[in-house]
Amino acid sequence: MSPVPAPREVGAAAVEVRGLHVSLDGNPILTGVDLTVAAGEWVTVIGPNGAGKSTLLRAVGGLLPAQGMITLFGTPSAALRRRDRARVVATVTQSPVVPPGMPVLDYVLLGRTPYISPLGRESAADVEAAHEVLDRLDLAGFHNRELATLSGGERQRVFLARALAQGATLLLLDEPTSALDIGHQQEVLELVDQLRHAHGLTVLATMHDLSLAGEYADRMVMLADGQVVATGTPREVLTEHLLATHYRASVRVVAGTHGPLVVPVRPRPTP
Ligand SMILES: Nc1ncnc2c1ncn2[C@@H]1O[C@H](COP(=O)(O)OP(=O)(O)OP(=O)(O)O)[C@@H](O)[C@H]1O
Repeated sequence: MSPVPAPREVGAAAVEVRGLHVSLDGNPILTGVDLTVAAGEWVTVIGPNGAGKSTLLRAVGGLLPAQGMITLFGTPSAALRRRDRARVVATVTQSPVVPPGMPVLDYVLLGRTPYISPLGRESAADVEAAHEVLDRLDLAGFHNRELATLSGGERQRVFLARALAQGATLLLLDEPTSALDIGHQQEVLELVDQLRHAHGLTVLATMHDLSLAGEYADRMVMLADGQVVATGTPREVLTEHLLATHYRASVRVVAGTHGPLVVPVRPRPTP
């Protein structure tokens, strides 16, 4: 797999969002969101259900109309043609469409579409790239299996494989570990982190597992009701006060190896 260099301005942030507004079906979902992700950085967006995390990722990935400024590596997102955008940004949404009857290898090869001419077929190098990423995600034996027959966790790793096969410099990962057991959660996040360092990838993710999120993110952004309410290092964002205020959660935050660990505790009964 050989990530394609993004059409970047020297020193430009990977993602720059200013004054982002998104309305869906006439309802304001994101209002005035600002966000910067430096090239090579891992930023995780957290927030309670319905805060607008997926909407933010979809807007950054050019998957829905938005007002405001979004630039990717210094280029206004709106100016990127679909094919060019796909060489820069790979998105794993929460519930990707599973084409009926499609084998795993063919699905992962869809990630190579931006490199194949409209009437052409995938090359041997494309197939090799797809196999390589399947190997790395512990999916080598699955290439002929019909995608729809895989377990939820196996399928989730295939979705990630397709995004990695795309060779984009910016990965947008919406809940990449939600269907995975604890071992595969770590395996997938470790792989993403290794690829980030080896190939200079930038990661913008959403995650509900706050401890795991804090272990991998350089910075976190907390969204609530469609607005940014906190941004900073995991230590600055994962505080008992912020989690009580915006999640209405009763937690203890303790120091972990790489980031704070968030432990839910039962609220004390009121006397
Ligand atoms: N097509 C739509 N039309 C109207 N409202 C929508 C539409 N899609 C999403 N929403 C609403 O936008 C809000 C934000 O949704 P979004 O999926 O971005 O939240 P989220 O923070 O990712 O939530 P979760 O943690 O539950 O995945 C929710 O209230 C949701 O119901």
